Amino acid sequence: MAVAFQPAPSKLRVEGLQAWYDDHQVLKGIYLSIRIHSITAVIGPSGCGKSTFIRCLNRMHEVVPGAKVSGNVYIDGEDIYQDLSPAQVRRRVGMVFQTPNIFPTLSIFQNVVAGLYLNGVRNRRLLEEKAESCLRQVGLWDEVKDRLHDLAGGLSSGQLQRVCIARALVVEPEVLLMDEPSSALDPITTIRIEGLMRELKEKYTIVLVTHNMQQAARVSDYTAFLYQGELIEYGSTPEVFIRPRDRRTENYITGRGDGGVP
Ligand SMILES: Nc1ncnc2c1ncn2[C@@H]1O[C@H](COP(=O)(O)OP(=O)(O)OP(=O)(O)O)[C@@H](O)[C@H]1O
Repeated sequence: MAVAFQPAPSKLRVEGLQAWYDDHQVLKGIYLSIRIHSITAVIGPSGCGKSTFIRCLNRMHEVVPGAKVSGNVYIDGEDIYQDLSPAQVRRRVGMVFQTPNIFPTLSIFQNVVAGLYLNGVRNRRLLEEKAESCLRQVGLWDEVKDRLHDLAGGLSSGQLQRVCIARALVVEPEVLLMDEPSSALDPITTIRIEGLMRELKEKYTIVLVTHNMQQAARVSDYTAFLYQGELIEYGSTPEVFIRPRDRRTENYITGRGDGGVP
């Protein structure tokens, strides 16, 4: 007997999200549910608003001078703009950027536990346990356990990105936003980071911005296609890649232009 496809429950719910930089409206009313314990890829041509979109999911957009946001984003039913402070949101919704943004003058250990340290945790044993557990989660423990107190700057770019992921995990977020986390990495390291994302989704909910269509198809469960600040299509990744409903999605994923209908 065929089993009907059941989407997972939502972790984040986005309703009527609009965003601006001064007078420039970048997001034009997005409605979307991000499913729990899944990877949602956000794809679309350069400048369509992907980074702005995910930055609205942890209240990073409002940090930019002149930036505005309206609409609602709920995490487990709580409105991140009405019910929670930016600090509470960012603890629950972590972020990893395209370029590993380590603190070069801090050690590997200090980089990983920075989020806890900044929140006042000073218990050395606890910090050491957390660092080990997060470095194990990102598959880096064996590579760095003998040089935890060396400067992080000496690591390879793939290792640095995994340090950044470990640093995001140390505060035990529920959602991980990843903005092109492997675009600066070589193909083998990229595959490794993708494997890591698959492992992490068992525990976290992941939203991944990527320009790489193969990556979106390989790693994500759901795909959202943005075009000029609008959500054009959203569905399970096989659905979006094999049977896109909109010509603009089809044009974009097949590489026939930026998604605009010729
Ligand atoms: N800090 C900023 N100040 C002013 N405008 C901005 C700022 N950041 C982004 N924008 C503008 O907002 C629009 C959307 O940018 P955003 O970075 O969200 O798009 P994107 O889809 O992530 O692009 P890319 O794929 O090139 O990274 C673009 O027109 C961009 O120029």
